[in-house]
Amino acid sequence: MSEHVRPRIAIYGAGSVGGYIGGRLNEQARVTYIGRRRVIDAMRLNGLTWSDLKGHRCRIAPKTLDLNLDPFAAAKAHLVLVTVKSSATESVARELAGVIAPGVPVISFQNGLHNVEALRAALPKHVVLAGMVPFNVLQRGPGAFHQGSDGELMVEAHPSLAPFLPLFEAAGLPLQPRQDMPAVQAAKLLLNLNNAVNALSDLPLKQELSQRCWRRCLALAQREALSVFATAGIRPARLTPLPTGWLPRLLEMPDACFKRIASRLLAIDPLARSSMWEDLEAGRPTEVDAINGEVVRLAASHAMKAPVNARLASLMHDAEHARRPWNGAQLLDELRSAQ
Ligand SMILES: NC(=O)C1=CN([C@@H]2O[C@H](COP(=O)(O)OP(=O)(O)OC[C@H]3O[C@@H](n4cnc5c(N)ncnc54)[C@H](OP(=O)(O)O)[C@@H]3O)[C@@H](O)[C@H]2O)C=CC1
Ligand SMILES: CC(C)(CO)C(=O)C(=O)O
Repeated sequence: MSEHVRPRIAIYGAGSVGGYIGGRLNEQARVTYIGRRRVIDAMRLNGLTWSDLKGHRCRIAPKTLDLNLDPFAAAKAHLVLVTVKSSATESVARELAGVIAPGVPVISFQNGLHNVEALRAALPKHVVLAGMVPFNVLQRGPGAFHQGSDGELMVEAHPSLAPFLPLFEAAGLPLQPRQDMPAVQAAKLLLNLNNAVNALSDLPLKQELSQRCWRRCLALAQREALSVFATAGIRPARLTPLPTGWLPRLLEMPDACFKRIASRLLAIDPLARSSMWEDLEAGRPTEVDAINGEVVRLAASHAMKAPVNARLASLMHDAEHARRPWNGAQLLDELRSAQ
């Protein structure tokens, strides 16, 4: 890759995260989007608009976007970002295997603990790196992607990323190299246990997290996961101002205390919702098996049980077929009775 040519970055799975990151990188790189017809057609018609909590907003005209349905569009990429939901990772890995040039680094910007493993198995000649997206992105309209909370992208440190880190920085989306990605991913999984609670609440994240009943549901799921992690020897990284192990206690506090102490956690766009809510809303299967289901599997592999996370997973599967309204007190009773 010559120094003077903008590198080509392929976004594999143009959706909320891929659309947003791609849009932000537009000035620094030649971005290729590979996605489903409904998303690609929407961008062909409307272009891509990204916006964030700080009030930045940018629209990229359709004619300047490299929009594709075909995996072969990734062939010329110098860097590939995988931004599909976990259930699509294996098929994406197979699609990429026949396409991308040897040595091209691949970053998985996905939630869950095993996407990198699946990509590495199909791409043994590539550097596949774990990434982490700490902030929320919601698709607000066709081709419009909004960052609704704060945080810095993280990635497994690797020399092959050297040419790309300044581009992310210049795009206002710094990519923080980390030596402890398994711990970062475990900490992110704890936060993602809220995805199902948020989806079942059918409320924006800020509203849901402002109400103690919902936070207590999340605290139950996190306590259970923390005890499974402890048995499994997994020590989650600290991603929040407070130590990770204190999160359940913080969540259980009365609303007024929580709002005072955790104001940063509530610095969320009033319309932001979890990615699992977005899936339910669109009638797509959710990622719950890779999130709460992961806690259940890890527990089973250590002869433990994780009934709260198992219950959340099964409620989400029910909701994929038919949504029912929950209030916080009902869900809390339901989860407590599962224990
Ligand atoms: N949204 C958020 O706020 C955040 C999401 N994440 C994580 O990031 C990852 C991506 O999430 P998100 O952006 O919300 O997901 P989206 O569903 O919005 O985007 C993924 C897109 O990829 C498409 N896709 C799936 N398989 C293929 C394929 N083989 N070829 C081309 N396109 C494909 C999907 O289509 P289809 O639906 O038809 O399969 C979908 O349109 C997830 O792991 C999520 O947990 C992390 C942090 C925040
Ligand atoms: C950022 C967060 C925790 C909440 O939006 C998320 O990862 C998701 O929605 O999947």
